[in-house]
Amino acid sequence: MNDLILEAHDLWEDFSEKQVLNNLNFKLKRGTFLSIVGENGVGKTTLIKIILGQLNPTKGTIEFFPNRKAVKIGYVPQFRNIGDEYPLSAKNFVSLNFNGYKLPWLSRHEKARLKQILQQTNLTKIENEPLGQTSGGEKQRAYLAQALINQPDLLILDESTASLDPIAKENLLELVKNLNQKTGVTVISVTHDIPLAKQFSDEFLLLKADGYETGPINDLNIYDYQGGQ
Ligand SMILES: Nc1ncnc2c1ncn2[C@@H]1O[C@H](COP(=O)(O)OP(=O)(O)OP(=O)(O)O)[C@@H](O)[C@H]1O
Repeated sequence: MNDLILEAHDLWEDFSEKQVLNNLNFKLKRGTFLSIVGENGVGKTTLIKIILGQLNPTKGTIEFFPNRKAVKIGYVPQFRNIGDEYPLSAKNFVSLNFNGYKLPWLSRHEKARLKQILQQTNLTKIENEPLGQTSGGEKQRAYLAQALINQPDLLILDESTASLDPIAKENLLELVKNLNQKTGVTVISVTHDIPLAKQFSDEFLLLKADGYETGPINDLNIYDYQGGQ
């Protein structure tokens, strides 16, 4: 049985002013926690957009196993502060990712899943509080719970811990790592935080202006990486 979830074949992305991805090849096994690292502007978000199907590569393909339709993807964006006045409760915010907003008309199955994911992301205590009144770490956990509610096969974190304080950053990644180990969800995390990538990932993909490196996280040489924190 093929235990890959995706494979990039000879990927190139040329924008008019700039070549960003340059013959990129890598394989991602199911259940792996992969960190994508590299300096500003090397093409990390571009690669994520290609994986999400929002952008076509200039050349090459991303192959999904068994096929693209069968791989459910959850996406956690970079921290975007939700204003103090945001009225939706944490619970209702998380449930938005069920086919549209329909609380209190969730099915029994959906209610059970909502309860489970709120527990797994430590949100149960604040589930009825307006999200606007919660801390940055809690808001980001709510985005994580929203991305996980439909039980994706692949979870993508796009600089999701940027702007959180060091403790909230570590807590969020620890939570993701626990879910990765417990449920087998494959994780791709785009980050500039090399110490945290080293602490929680299995593998790395380092994008560079003139190519890339990939391998087990212990082989990531911090001196190869010039990015900021
Ligand atoms: N649609 C586009 N058209 C033209 N250039 C683009 C487009 N999208 C991205 N770029 C350029 O491609 C380069 C790579 O962008 P990308 O956002 O993928 O980098 P990144 O590695 O995610 O950077 P950062 O760490 O700053 O988030 C940048 O120079 C960006 O300006």
